Amino acid sequence: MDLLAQQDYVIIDQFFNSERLKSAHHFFEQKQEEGEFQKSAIGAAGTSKVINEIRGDYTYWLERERDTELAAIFEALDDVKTIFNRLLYLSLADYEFHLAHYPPGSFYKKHLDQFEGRKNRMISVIVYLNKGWKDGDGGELRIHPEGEDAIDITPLENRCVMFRSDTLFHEVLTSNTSRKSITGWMLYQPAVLPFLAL
Ligand SMILES: O=C(O)CCC(=O)C(=O)O
Ligand SMILES: [Fe+2]
Repeated sequence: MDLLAQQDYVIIDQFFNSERLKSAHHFFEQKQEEGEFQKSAIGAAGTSKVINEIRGDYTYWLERERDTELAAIFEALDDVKTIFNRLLYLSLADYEFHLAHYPPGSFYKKHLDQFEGRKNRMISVIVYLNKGWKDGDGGELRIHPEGEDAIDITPLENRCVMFRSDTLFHEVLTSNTSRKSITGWMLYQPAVLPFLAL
């Protein structure tokens, strides 16, 4: 929390315990097999062609009541929210998370996670699910801390990255392999309906 307050981002390895990690992998694979992922959208209205030039990931929005297999993960996210509220006095009300899959060749251009018309995202939280990630696989998260050189973060399995949604510009470099994560946002105000979330 101190680091996040000082530098706008923090990296935490070995984030989930083994039970949570296992259920995350299992659930991810299951939803992929069921074809439940959808092409991502972006904040501004645009044609799908425009969207493809900005981001190429596929997402599955999580819902606590429906996705009961992830109960332990929702509990961990509750803890994250509580800790933020206690230590950083953030008054977070809720969170919204999705599974994200970047097929080989996809990326997400430089952006902020907070944008006009959608100002309630406070903290971005990503946990990567990439087993055996190696040099050359690409797909780094490149963050651009203000006034500093960019930093490339490798999307290693069970690595969590948290950063301020309103100030930290970031991008996903082209992934040469299939890249998986659980990605979401701690919210200042309750989430809109998942199908409206961008
Ligand atoms: O997967 C990542 O490393 C970042 C994803 C991202 O920036 C987003 O979904 O807004
Ligand atoms: Fe982002």
